Amino acid sequence: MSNTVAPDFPLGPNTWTANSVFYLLLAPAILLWIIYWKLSRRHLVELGEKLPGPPTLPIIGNVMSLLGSPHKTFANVMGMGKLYPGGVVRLWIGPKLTVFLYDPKDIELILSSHIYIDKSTEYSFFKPWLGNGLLISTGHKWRSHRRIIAPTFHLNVLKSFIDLFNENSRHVCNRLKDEVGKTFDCHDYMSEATVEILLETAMGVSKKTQESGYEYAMAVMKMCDILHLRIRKIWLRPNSIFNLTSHASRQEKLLGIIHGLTKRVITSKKEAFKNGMRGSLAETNIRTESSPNAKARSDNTTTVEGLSFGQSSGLKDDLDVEENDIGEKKRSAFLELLLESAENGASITEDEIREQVNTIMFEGHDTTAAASSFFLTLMGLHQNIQDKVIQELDEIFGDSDRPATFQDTLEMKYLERCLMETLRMYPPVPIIARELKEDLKLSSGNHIIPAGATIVVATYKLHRMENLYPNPEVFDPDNFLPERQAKRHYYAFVPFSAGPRSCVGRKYAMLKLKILLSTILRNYRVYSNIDEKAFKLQADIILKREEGFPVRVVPRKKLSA
Ligand code: HEM
Repeated sequence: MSNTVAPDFPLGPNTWTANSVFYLLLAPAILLWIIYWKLSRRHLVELGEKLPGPPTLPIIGNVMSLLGSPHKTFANVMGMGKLYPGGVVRLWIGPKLTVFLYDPKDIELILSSHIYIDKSTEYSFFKPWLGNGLLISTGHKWRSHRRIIAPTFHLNVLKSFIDLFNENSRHVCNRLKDEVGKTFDCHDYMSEATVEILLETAMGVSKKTQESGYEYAMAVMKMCDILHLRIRKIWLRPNSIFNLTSHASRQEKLLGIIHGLTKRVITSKKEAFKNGMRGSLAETNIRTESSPNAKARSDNTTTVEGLSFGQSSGLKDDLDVEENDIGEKKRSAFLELLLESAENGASITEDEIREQVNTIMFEGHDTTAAASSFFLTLMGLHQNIQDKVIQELDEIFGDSDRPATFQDTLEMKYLERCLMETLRMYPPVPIIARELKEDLKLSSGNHIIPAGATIVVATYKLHRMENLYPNPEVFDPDNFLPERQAKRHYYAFVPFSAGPRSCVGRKYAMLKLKILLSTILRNYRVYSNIDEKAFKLQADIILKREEGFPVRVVPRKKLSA
């Protein structure tokens, strides 16, 4: 008896012929595809090769510059500005042409344009988290949603948040009592506070919707680590590969925490809506209208020296609509307006509301947590500068522990300069990336950036250009004296971006930061003994210090309850 098992199907000569034909056709098909790919990229490659940049390796281009720790990558990429002082550096990330710009004339071209407003493909990694929210959407959807959302951050709405800003800032000061005499990471406190403030103001729910903002803030930080990893390690970019890694399951878990919070927020606000409740559901006993300064002085002024809430007053965007332009119209806060709009049949669906809530929760907290942590650390390092901030606060408030009013924030001129200088040296969003749909001739020279390239506005590098800021590596709040500002290009300082896609939360951030930071410095003196020159910066989406933000605080006076 034979042991041979008959194959399920015959391996006859016809099968070999079919395989051979397949391989025979595959080879020319691949060759044709390569020729087509090369021809379609000829314009991109020709113009790309004319741009200044480091030597490339075959196929991978300059990918090696992105490898290593997040700190090393950031130092590598930003360090190239020293080798190419002309304000333009080209990197090939594999086949992808990426051009870093840091001349204010070129940055004006990009940021002021209504054409170059599409985000680069890297922003698509945010999609499972932020969907098509304002940060990444484009075209008609972005335009129509921006029109709905920008007015919810109008100054009139922000002024109604002042009591909650004060209440939450006092809450932070009370919690800091436990840290007196210890060295601790102030970023933990700033993250939690900024989440809770957002919940109570823009979202209009009580912070009790969440046990603490900390868990959400930590989940966001870990999500940013994953997104940053996908940007640096290009083999993790395709979803088909990423989904096979353990990072994908970690991402799933983190999104559970992040989306869990936003779902609870929307449910709670909708419930309140059904019961006819409007305005923030958060409780506060603070009523700043009764403060002596509030009524006595006009609060029409919105510009402090040469600055208008975080940008040169020469720059205007859709947040700069003056009250007179729109009459006395009542404005609603962010989530309230979105729910009202959906009820009234405006073009925003439930899913879109969720995407926007996720976007504002992310953009609104991590950025301000980083800004306030850098600010406190810098105050701790520059005691003489902190002295001046404290002196200004004492002149405004005297011995009183009354809450800050809007008018008080306008008088915090030196504190504002320190905040601007913090945002100059450590912009929380250190780069902005756009995808070019058509060729762009730069203003700074004869270079043409081809369509298909990714443009990176290198804010961090721009803010440290010697021709714009003398001694750019030194923390000097006088860089924002009106006379110095007047001499600089408007686009030499763009921590909040600028133009049609500027940050919608710019004024919100500035007002909140002034109240939060002034309340802390009215109550505590901050100390830090880390070496500023040895700061290890990492840009995992939002700029941070690799080792956190260790500080010590000493009470200045009896704390208000
Ligand atoms: C210090 C604090 C902040 C900084 C430095 C900052 C910076 C920026 C920058 C640079 C952009 C442009 C990003 C890009 O084009 O890729 C941006 C966009 C945005 N920011 Fe902020 N931001 C801050 C606070 C906030 C706050 C508090 C909110 C909301 C409450 C917010 C909401 C947004 C949104 C929704 C966008 C997208 C706008 C659009 O594309 O139309 N940001 N921010």
